[in-house]
Amino acid sequence: MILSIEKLSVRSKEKNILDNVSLQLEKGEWYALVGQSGSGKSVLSQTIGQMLSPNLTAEGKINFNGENTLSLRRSDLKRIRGQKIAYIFQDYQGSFTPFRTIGQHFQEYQKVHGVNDRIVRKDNAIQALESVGLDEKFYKRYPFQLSGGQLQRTSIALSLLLSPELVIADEITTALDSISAHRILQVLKEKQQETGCTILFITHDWRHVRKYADRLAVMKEGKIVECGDKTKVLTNPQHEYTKQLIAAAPVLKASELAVKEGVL
Ligand SMILES: Nc1ncnc2c1ncn2[C@@H]1O[C@H](COP(=O)(O)OP(=O)(O)OP(=O)(O)O)[C@@H](O)[C@H]1O
Repeated sequence: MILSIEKLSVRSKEKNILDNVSLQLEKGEWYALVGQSGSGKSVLSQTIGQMLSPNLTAEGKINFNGENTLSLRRSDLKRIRGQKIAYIFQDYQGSFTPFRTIGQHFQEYQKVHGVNDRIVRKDNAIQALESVGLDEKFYKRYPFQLSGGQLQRTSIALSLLLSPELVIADEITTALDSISAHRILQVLKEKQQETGCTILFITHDWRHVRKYADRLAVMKEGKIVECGDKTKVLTNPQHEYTKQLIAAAPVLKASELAVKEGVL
């Protein structure tokens, strides 16, 4: 097991946002976290890397490779973030500074994490860009000269550059058309197979859950209401809320899935 979240609660002054959440991720799996807007998925993902807003407080344990990330000091967090746990966000445009080239972003990211040789940093960057299907010329481009899909590929390359063990992908395809979204997830899948990293995949899209996830958890109002093996949950959901969510996803009727998976 790479990540074990135990009895995690997150509160603001006004309300409980996460309520006694427990979740375990196995090494190398693709774990989907599904739930309606506002159910607490992003807050959960931010808590893992201690990235919560200062007005929120967390209680419980988040065991990542034997360390409780909730009690890590700033210097330990620096060691873990990027190198062990990486984030890819929905708002990839916000992850890039407009008047700095893609190359400068790669240079800076590695410098912060202790890669001291500029030439090595450039070689790493070009290799990483190529690994997500972007050639050397993108190194000198500015973010606004890339399409949405190309920029999201770049943010995947950047996030995976230091070979993190856990990648938290928070609605990374929401801003993309469906073909670009599919390409992005294929890239992520290939990178996962290549590096063996674990993926916590936050999404609204049940098609992506069906295609990529190994296991999943369903969140409602800050609680996990159901979790388990993907095929099992999709073909035989136990909780009323899961049934409603699946029924509301037009392309994914349980019976169709069962036929496709050979269950029926
Ligand atoms: N810093 C904050 N202070 C107070 N409330 C917050 C804060 N951040 C998030 N919340 C609240 O916590 C709840 C869960 O938010 P969160 O962003 O985790 O939902 P989500 O499931 O990721 O939604 P979406 O799918 O729309 O991204 C929401 O009601 C949100 O308004």
